[in-house]
Amino acid sequence: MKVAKFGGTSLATAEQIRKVYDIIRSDPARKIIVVSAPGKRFDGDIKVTDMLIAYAEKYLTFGSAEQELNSILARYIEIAQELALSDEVINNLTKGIIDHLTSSITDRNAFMDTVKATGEKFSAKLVAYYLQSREFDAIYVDPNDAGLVVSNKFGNAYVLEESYQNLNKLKNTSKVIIFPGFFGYSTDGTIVTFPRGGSDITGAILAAAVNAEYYENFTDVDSVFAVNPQIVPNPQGINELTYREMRELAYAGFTVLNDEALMPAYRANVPVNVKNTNNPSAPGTRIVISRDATDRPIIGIASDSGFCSIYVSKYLMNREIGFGRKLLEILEDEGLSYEHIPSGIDNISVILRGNQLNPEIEKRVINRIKEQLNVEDVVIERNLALIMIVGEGMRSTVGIASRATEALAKASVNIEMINQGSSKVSMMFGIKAIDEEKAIKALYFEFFGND
Ligand SMILES: Nc1ncnc2c1ncn2[C@@H]1O[C@H](COP(=O)(O)OP(=O)(O)O)[C@@H](O)[C@H]1O
Ligand SMILES: N[C@@H](CC(=O)OP(=O)(O)O)C(=O)O
Repeated sequence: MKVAKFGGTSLATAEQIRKVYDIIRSDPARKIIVVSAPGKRFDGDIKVTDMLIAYAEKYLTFGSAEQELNSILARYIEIAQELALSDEVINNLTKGIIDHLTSSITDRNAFMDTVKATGEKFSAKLVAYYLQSREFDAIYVDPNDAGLVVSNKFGNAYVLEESYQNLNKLKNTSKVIIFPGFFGYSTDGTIVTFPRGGSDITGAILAAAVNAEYYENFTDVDSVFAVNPQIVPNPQGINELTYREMRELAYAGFTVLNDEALMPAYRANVPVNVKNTNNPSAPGTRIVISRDATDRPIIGIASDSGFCSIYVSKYLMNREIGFGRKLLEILEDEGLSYEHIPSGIDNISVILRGNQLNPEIEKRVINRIKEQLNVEDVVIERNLALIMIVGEGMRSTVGIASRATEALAKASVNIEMINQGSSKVSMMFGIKAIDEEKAIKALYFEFFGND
């Protein structure tokens, strides 16, 4: 049995959904299909999930958002009409969407998640209706009925262990199951969504639960590329990479797969295959436990911006027992999560996502660090980008760091910090966000330019 997840780009139009149907029909092993909400139809278009978020924000402020609601309905109605679904089916979908989007507001975050989940829920219903209209034996299955139980952290759910046993029962299905991605239900029956891009996580959970022979992740590119194709045109494709490599790259900016989707598949030893809905015969990229890294020490280069660093210096910090803990305790108190902590003898930097720090929190954090830790200096630097070069072969190859730093120097990129991951499959460079594109191009040319 295979679990196949189709991303928003594969469900954006009626034409795309017809391709999805052909792909499902072409392989009887594809028994569980996970779908996202309709995505972008063209460059500059808006994903349905983003339309839903805008709708919810306006509805929560003004009590109605008629125009936004109509635009969302129009996306589904247009697809359904082009797929020649009956008026009865279209009315059903429309009524269901309106009911969800105007449900009572008990809690703002709960309302937001119910609205966001509407995108996936009705995308899955639409696909199931279409398959049924083609006499295909398919059925919509709701995460609530299947037992996909998640934590109650709105917008940031994680799966609860009991889900795996519940979802295992789906493997006995005779029909093809169409399952909405991106959300589950908390133990009290409330809809809670995963982080953005979370339909990938739903697919991985289902693949692990039913012990699938493959988790296929269908998107709009022929493979995972060695670098973001929006930065370097026509980059090299990757045939095979390990879970560890993909997790690092996804975390660091390869948006093609959500980084949290790797762990469930890895734990259940289900290989992942990233494939293209627009070119399904291409082999795609396989994500596996191990690979031969001798001829390719570096597999990919990823980057992400929007980071900031809290630089703290104090003479003899190295001898002060508990300094790091006290510093992190202040961040914990303020509800801040951190990404990296490069440190020296008398100084330490904490790297965080900048959107967590509003001016009020920033001021409080600086004051608390100064007063409670008695330090000489605290400086917050914003607008940083982190670049990650990743590869299983890095451990056993001499000179990777020097090649990378030389390439960055030649491109006149100043390195603010360097961190070699403890896993030794990645090396991180902190630079000014303004240099991100220049740095990525320089590193890509250095490590892949001659291939
Ligand atoms: N290294 C990479 N390899 C492939 N695609 C990448 C990479 N980095 C970023 N992307 C982007 O990820 C996109 C696919 O992800 P996404 O837009 O979420 O698709 P879907 O809607 O199918 O989930 C690609 O179109 C590409 O622009
Ligand atoms: N629709 C959700 C979940 C998702 O995974 O979407 P996609 O498969 O289009 O990245 C989002 O936009 O975050």
